[in-house]
Amino acid sequence: QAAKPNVVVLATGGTIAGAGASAANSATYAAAKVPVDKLLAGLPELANVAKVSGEQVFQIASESFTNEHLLRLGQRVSALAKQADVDGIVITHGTDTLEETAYFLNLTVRTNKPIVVVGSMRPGTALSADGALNLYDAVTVAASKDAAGKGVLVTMNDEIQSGRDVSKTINIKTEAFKSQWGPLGMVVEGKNYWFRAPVKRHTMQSEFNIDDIKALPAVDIVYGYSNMNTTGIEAYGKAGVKALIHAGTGNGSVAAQAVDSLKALRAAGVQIVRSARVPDGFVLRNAEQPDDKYDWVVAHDLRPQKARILAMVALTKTNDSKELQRIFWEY
Ligand SMILES: NC(=O)CC[C@H](N)C(=O)O
Repeated sequence: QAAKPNVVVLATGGTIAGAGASAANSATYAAAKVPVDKLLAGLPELANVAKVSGEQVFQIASESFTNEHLLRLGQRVSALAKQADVDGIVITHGTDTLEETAYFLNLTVRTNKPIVVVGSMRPGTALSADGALNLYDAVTVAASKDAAGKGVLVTMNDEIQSGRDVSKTINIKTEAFKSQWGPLGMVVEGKNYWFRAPVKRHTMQSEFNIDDIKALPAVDIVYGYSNMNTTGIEAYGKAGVKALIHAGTGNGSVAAQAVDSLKALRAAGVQIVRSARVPDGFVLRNAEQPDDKYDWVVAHDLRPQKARILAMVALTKTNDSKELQRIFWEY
């Protein structure tokens, strides 16, 4: 029998490492409690799929992830991916910002080896806990040759999703992670079934490399709504942001009073990225606002929180708005 592939599980916390007071607590519990060794010991079925080792990188709820956490995690994933004795990497993560970390790794880790980010909606102590199967699925995908070169993946609820496209869409229920473009495939009983592949640049075809990124620039998000005031935009400008993501209404529309504030920020050198607060669809250049005239960038189909990740990564290489727009089309 051939030796099983080597998979490293990097644990960062979240509900998948959560514990509640009783089995009825599916929503009230403490996240980031169970250490990775205990998580792995509780799942002896993993040995059928791979030779698994665990490493506790952080033990936090994912809403508290900072840029420093992203950089440290990315550097560790990159170092492991270079090791000949590592075939795939799994990252256990809280679900709240899982999509941001997955996209960050997708943009910056130069490898074809499978990288899978996974979480759970219920703690392991709850009835119908989903973490064990999600983790088993993640290790299955990370151990598979057929998962190579597909970018960073997310396994939740039996589906294999692209880390670029996927978002958390509901805060209760296990079918929380969706993409408007659909999952790439499914993982069932330790086997992958693929139906599509990503077309955007990622990992091995990326022009970005975590090994060269020492810090990420300040990029923040302002939310559009009726009767919007411009206090937030101006405060971010004063705080010295390098780019501001506008989470606009509808097709990325911008309130008249906010247009003036954003134009003033752009004139002061801040990059303006026009995205939309609606969950699906995409923002068209020069529709709703004259992006060419204002020298703004549009976020394509990226949600504001993903546009922030790409803007930070892109700004480590260029501050040219045309280049930024090219990057937003390509990644
Ligand atoms: N389901 C979860 O993982 C949410 C728990 C926590 N808020 C986190 O993101 O880490």
